[in-house]
Amino acid sequence: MEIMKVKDYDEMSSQACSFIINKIKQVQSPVLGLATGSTPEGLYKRLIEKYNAQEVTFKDVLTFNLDEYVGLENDDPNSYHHFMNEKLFKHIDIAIERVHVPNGVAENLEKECQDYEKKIKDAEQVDIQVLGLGLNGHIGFNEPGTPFSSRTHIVDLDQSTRQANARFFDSLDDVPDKAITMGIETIMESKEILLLVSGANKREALDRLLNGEISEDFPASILQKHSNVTIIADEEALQD
Ligand SMILES: N[C@@H]1[C@@H](O)[C@H](O)[C@@H](COP(=O)(O)O)O[C@@H]1O
Repeated sequence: MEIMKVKDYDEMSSQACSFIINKIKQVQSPVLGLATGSTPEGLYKRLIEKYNAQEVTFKDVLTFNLDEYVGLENDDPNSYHHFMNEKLFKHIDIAIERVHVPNGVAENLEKECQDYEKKIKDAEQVDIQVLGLGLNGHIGFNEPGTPFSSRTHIVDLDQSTRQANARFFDSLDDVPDKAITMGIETIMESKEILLLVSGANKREALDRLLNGEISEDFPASILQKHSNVTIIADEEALQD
């Protein structure tokens, strides 16, 4: 794992932006795995700036998002569909048929998971997967205890995850208790992983990821086994 220590959230976001833009320029039809949450927002903001400055085009890019809440319509302000449209997609030149976010209101959720896997397989491989880090070590919405062999599936969200994400909702009761997420094996099949970590509240989780044992009790620990991971972490998140 390559660890890049940066000063703060802003520097993390601009380093991540350069990283992604380099990848887009290197690869002919780049496949990006994207994440939601507060962590990658700065990255998306900078990508939009670079697009506006005509330094990058997204017309050949294909994207797959990690996860989506079950039961939220695509236009619900708290759905990850809405998040991605507002924070990135609607501001850049990516064709809507080239972006993929799991459908949390599909009639048949099991089939949606299988179809999502198939779409990723048809794209061959994710070139670079952006990840954030959950306080309990979740990646995507793979909560502690999720088998490392998991593929895209439906999860019951931990109470702690619902609490952590309640800040986006009117109340804790409004936070869905289920989600669709790419599985851990699905994530591990990406050619390259870019993990972004910022803030003192993530320090313990990052320390466990880097120095703890590899265990399904802490899903992000599996990243120790991936051959091409870059972690961009700020000073507050990364202990000396
Ligand atoms: N499902 C998302 C994850 O993809 C995200 O990486 C993580 C951290 O979120 P944040 O970046 O807001 O701290 O939790 C959320 O629940």
